[in-house]
Amino acid sequence: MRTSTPGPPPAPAIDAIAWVHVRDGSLLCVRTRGVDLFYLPGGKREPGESDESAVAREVSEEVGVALRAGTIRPFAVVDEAAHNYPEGTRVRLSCYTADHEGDPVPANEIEEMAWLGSADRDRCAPAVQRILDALHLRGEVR
Ligand SMILES: Nc1nc2c([nH]c(=O)n2[C@H]2C[C@H](O)[C@@H](COP(=O)(O)OP(=O)(O)OP(=O)(O)O)O2)c(=O)[nH]1
Repeated sequence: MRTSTPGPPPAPAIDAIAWVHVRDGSLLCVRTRGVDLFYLPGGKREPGESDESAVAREVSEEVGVALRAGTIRPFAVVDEAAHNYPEGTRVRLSCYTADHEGDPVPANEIEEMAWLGSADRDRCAPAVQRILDALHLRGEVR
């Protein structure tokens, strides 16, 4: 008997966390070496890691600032097409706001850091475009 297979199972979504940080009407974004679009600072959790620890670790690795424990708050969860992955791959990006200490500067694998507004949306990965649009509608980002 032949069974029909509808094709390969969908790729599991990438589950990641990110920091949403606005200053003077612009959103902090980073571009990793060799990648063409901007992301929010963030990345995947390590096994067993809480979202708060993961976002603090990734932000420290990528832009060298310390997030203040106790100020990390959920902002939005975005489900979007993952950039730089095979067609159809989704990213589930849990985004947080948080107060920080220090001045963000590009570190480690980050080639470029930028403060972006809605006019820059084409330079951003789809998940970042969604956050930019939401912040612009709320009047928080230019
Ligand atoms: N941080 C972040 N990742 C995003 C965004 N949009 C988007 O598609 N992604 C995808 C592409 C990234 O490769 C992935 C996040 O995981 P990552 O690869 O940065 O993870 P990581 O820092 O833990 O690095 P690694 O262990 O894979 O080397 O999610 C975004 O706005 N921010």
